[in-house]
Amino acid sequence: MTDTRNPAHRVDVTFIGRANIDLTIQVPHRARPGRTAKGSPLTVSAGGKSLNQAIAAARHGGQAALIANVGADAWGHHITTTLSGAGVDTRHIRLIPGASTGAAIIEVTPDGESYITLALSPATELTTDDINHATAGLTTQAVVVQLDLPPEPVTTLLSHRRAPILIGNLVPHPHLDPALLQRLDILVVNQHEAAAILRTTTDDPVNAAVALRRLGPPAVIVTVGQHGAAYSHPHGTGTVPAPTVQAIDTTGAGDAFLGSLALDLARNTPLHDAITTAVRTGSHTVQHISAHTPARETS
Ligand SMILES: OC[C@H]1O[C@H](O)[C@H](O)[C@@H]1O
Repeated sequence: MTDTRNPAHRVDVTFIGRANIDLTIQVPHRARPGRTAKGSPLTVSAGGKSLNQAIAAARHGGQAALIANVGADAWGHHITTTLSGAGVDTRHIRLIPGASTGAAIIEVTPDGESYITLALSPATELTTDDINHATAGLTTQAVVVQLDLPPEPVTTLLSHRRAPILIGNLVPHPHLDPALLQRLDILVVNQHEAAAILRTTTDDPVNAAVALRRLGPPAVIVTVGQHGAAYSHPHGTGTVPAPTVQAIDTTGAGDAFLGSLALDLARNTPLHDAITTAVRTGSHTVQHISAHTPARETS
C-alpha cells in the first residue's frame, strides 16, 4: 500500500512487529474451571502491540510506519483500514494470501486488568526478507522492534543500524541472544518481563532497570502500570510516578507509553521529559475502553 502524502518515505518512527485482531469482552470475573461466565458483547478491533504503538505515535501528531504481516482476509483488510484511518504509513503491511490474520482473546475485569491470549498464525510472522525489503531506503529517526519476533529477523534487524535511535520492546523470548541487547539504545520492558530476563523476582523496578543495563542497553525503562515507570540511563536513575486515575481497561497502556516515548525521542525530546509524557499517555489510555490511545491531551 502506498502513502501518497509522504512520497519521500521519511517517517519519525518505524514500528516493527505484529498486528492482529483483538476480540475483547468485559467480564465481571474470569470463568472458574468447569464453569461458564457471561460477559459483555464482543468487541472486534485492530490490535497487536506494534499496531497500538504506531497508532499512539500517529495520534500524537507523528509520522509513523508499521512493518507487519497479516492475512489477506477480512481481518487483515480491517487492520489496514484502521491504520490508514489513523494516519499510519501502511506500505509495509504485507497481506499474505491464504494466511489467517492472528487474534488476541482479551478479557477485561472490572478493575481494568486485561487477560490476553494470542492465537497467531506462523504464516504471518515477519521474515528476514520482509525486514530487509521494508527497511531498504527507509529514512526514519527511530525504530521500535518487538523482540519476541522469530530470532532470525530480529538478529538481522539488530545487526545493521537502521535508525539513529533503536528501541527494543521485550516480551521474553527463549531464543533471544542476550548479546543482541547490547545493540539497543533503549530497552523498554514491564516488570514481569524484566523479572523474566533477569531470572529473578524483584519488587524494585529501579533495581531491575539498573540490573538490565548491565546486560548492555545504555538506557532501560521498566514500566510499572499504575505506578508509572522506573529508568536507568547514563545521566540518572529514578522513577516517574503516574497520576492517580480510574482504570477501565489497561489493554495497550504499555503500547501507548512506547508510541509516545518513541515519537518524542525521535523529535529530540530529552529522555526524562519523554518518559514523563509517556507515563501520562499510558494513564490517559487506561481511562478508555480500547487498546488505542486517544489523541494527546493538550493540558
Ligand atoms: O498490548 C496489548 C496488545 O497485546 C496483544 O498483542 C493484543 O493484541 C493487544 O492489542
